[in-house]
Amino acid sequence: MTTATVEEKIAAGMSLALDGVTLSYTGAPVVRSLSLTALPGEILVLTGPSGCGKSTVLRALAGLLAPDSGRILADGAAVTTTSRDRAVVFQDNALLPWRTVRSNIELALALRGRPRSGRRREAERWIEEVGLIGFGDFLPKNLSGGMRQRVQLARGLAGAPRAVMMDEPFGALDTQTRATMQRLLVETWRTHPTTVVFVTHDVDEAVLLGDRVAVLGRAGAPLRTVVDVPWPRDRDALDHPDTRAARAKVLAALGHTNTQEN
Ligand SMILES: Nc1ncnc2c1ncn2[C@@H]1O[C@H](COP(=O)(O)OP(=O)(O)OP(=O)(O)O)[C@@H](O)[C@H]1O
Repeated sequence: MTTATVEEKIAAGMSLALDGVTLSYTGAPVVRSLSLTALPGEILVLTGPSGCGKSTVLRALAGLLAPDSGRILADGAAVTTTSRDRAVVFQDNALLPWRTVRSNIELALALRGRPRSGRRREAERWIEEVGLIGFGDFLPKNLSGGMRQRVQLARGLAGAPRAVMMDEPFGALDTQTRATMQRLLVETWRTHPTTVVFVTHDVDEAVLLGDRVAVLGRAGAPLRTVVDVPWPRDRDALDHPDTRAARAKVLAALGHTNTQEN
C-alpha cells in the first residue's frame, strides 16, 4: 500500500467547521461561540484543561449533540445527525464485548455501507494492517489495552470515513504502547487519508500528531489559540527550535488557562 499524496488526502478528507457554536447539556453552556475549522485531510488536535468541553465538541462534530446556536458544517452542509462519513474512536471499552475482533471490524464496515460479500476479506486486511494477525477470533476481553486500541483504530478507519473523531484514544496506555500506537495511527492515516480531529491532554502527543493544535479555554471561555506545527509527525524535527516554539505556544496557552482557573 502506498502513502497518499497531498491531493489525495484533501480529496479523501472532509472539512469540518464550527461556526459560532454554543453547546450545553442541562445547565450553563460548556462551549460558547466557538469557531474552528478542521481542513480536509489534516489532523487537528484539540487540547485544554479537564472539563473544558473537548469531548463535547467531538460529540457535536459527530452529530451526537445539537448546538444551542451556531452552525456545524461538514463540507459546507449542516450536521444534523450522525453519518457513516464521520467515525468516532473512543478511549476504551467501545468494542462490542460479545463480538470477536474480526466481527467488530466487520460491523464497522457494514455500518459504512460495505457490501456483505467483501467484508470478511476487508476485515482480515485490517487485522493484518494493525498488527493483529492470529487474533481475529479473540474477544475484546482477551486482548491487552493496546490491542483493543488497535481494533478501535481499525474500526475507526475501516470503510474509508471522510472524517474520524478520536477522543483520547491512547490516554489509558503506558508510554511505550502509546508511542507504538501513535506510529501506527500515522502509518494507517497515511495510507487511508481522512480528516482527523484528535483530543488529547498530552502536549507532546498534540505536537507530534497534529498539523495544528487548538487550545480550548476553560468551560464556556473563548478558544485560547490555534498553533501551527511546522513539521507535523516528524519525530526527527521535535528538537528543532521552530517545533519547540510551537510546543511552547501550546504550553503557554494552557498555562494561561490554568492561571485563570486558579
Ligand atoms: N452527558 C452529559 N451530561 C451533562 N453534562 C455533561 C455530559 N457530558 C459532559 N458533561 C459536562 O460538560 C463539561 C465538559 O465535559 P467534556 O467531557 O466535554 O470535557 P473534556 O474537556 O473532554 O474533559 P476531560 O479532559 O476531563 O475528558 C463537564 O463539566 C462535564 O461534566
